[in-house]
Amino acid sequence: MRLHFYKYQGTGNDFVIFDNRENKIQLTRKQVAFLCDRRFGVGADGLMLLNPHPQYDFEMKYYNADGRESTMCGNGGRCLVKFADETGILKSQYHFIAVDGEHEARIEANGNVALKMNDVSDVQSRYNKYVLNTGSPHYVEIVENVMGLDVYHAGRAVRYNDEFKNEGVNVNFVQQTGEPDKIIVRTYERGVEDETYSCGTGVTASALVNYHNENGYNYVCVQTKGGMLNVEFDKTENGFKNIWLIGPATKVFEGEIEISDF
Ligand SMILES: N[C@@H](CCC[C@H](N)C(=O)O)C(=O)O
Repeated sequence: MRLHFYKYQGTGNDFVIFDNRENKIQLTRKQVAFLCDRRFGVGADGLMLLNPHPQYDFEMKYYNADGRESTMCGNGGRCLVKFADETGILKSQYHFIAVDGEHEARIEANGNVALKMNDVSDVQSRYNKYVLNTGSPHYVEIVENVMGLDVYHAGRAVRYNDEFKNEGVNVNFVQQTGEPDKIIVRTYERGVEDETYSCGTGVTASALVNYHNENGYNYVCVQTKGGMLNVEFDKTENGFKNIWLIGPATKVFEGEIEISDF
């Protein structure tokens, strides 16, 4: 089978995208893994199908690079909105459905995509370590020198420990910069099983645990290996609401690829 694909990236978190509005594309786990393979396929951290939906602008179906369908991808969602816009689904405000429920999104005047994330109420905190779900499960640890850290091995040690090994978890290491609204984040991603250049739900989780206004509006600039993201949210008594993940999302290239029936 020969398919037309699109490749997008959001702060270096990269994705293969298929326009599946005609609902004809169904991929096996091996086919997704092949397409995401950086040597034999297109190469990406994940793959998305833009599916039709009767009540929403589209449905987002997300797979990790290992070929498994997974939970929400924040950078993927932003890239899919940019793709929808560039494919002709033109809206001033997007409403789409993903595995974690409905999302609102908009494209800003500078081309950045703002994606509304689900409210978060349950944050488990253990001194400088936190566990929370921002659409995908995240572990967040505050460290002193994030750029000096071996994220692959440190992330793997957490992801495969007894607490997380079955379901898996994404592991974020966060350095506070001294300015309350700026942090640096590096992430080991479940399903990619490596460090990625950026993880949207991980950046969101990291920003939430670094809130600086006890009640009300917070704005956090997050430096990732692949660029800057912003997270805006309101801190409430029990958690966080009005959470927006904002940053660039860009088409890299498009092409055709032959996919075997495996
Ligand atoms: N890169 C993503 C997260 C993708 C899902 C994750 N790997 C998982 O399986 O939990 C993001 O930008 O949020």
